Amino acid sequence: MDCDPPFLVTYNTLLQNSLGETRNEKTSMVVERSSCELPLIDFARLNPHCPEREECMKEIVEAARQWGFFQVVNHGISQELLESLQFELMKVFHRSFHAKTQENFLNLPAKSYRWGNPSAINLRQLSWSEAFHISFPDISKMEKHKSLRSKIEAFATTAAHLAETLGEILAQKLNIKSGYFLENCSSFVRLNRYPSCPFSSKVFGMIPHSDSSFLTILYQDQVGGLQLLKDGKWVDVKPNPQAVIVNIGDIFQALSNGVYKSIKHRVVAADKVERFSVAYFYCPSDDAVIQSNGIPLVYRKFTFREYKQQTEKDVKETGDKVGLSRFLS
Ligand SMILES: O=C(O)CCC(=O)C(=O)O
Ligand SMILES: [Fe+2]
Repeated sequence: MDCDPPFLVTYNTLLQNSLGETRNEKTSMVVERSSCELPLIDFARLNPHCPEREECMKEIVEAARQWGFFQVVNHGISQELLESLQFELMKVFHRSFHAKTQENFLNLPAKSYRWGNPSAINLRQLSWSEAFHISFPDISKMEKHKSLRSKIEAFATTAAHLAETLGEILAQKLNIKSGYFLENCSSFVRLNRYPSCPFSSKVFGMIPHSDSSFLTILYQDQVGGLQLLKDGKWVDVKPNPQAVIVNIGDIFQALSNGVYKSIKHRVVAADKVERFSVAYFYCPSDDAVIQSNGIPLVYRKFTFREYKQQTEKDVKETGDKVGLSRFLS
């Protein structure tokens, strides 16, 4: 399709090399497909009049400690909005690759559109996907694309509210002062498309990673492919059309002195169908100071700017972001 990024051409050498290796059965990726039931949190129980409110808050904290991943229903993002957002995503991603790479496409900064992994030195580092990264303030710049803009805006606004509520509940248990996130946050949305991939047994849709956020709110379509690392095994996160997925990011792991878990996850590529997802990253602002008050202290104090600079450097030099282990105290 002329909307697809030029994966085949750009990664021709990597792909050719690996075809040779497949015959020796060295590099074929064995994808385990066991699935797990993530904790399911019903946000309706957080209503101030609900007798189960305290219990629900406990479940959120336990899910963040033990899983780092959970699903939320009654999250306030309507089914209708999720469906129309998916429709808008299809329309925009199905524009030609050439159009998507143009300066000012959607009136967004040029670096908003990204695909693959320019520094991949082997297939394991290559993500067979494309994405738009849109900062919260940039959403309003898309004024000529009313329909797409209004759907992204509605999703991001409700996801922000959800993230703030979850942030406050999780922070309370750590004695982080109320309002910490409001003072220190800067967020963005990522629209993801995973084109069908003829090398799905060798290439990831998105390579294994943890998110650098406080927390992330994700909506995936019904195709499936998201997996998380649970007790050393990759397990499928089965799509649930009613739910959004919440995962703890690296920065909340650091703030919580390792109590809440930022779990590695990845997307397995599909060979026949395309897949879409939308993520809202609840992130610190660049100057936010990340410091836990836990004893003994697991991570040293750092700013989010330092964290981003270090991970960008590591990705460039090694293909892997390394992450929090660089910030041990
Ligand atoms: O598409 C998905 O299911 C996961 C996306 C993701 O992990 C990310 O955008 O960081
Ligand atoms: Fe992620």
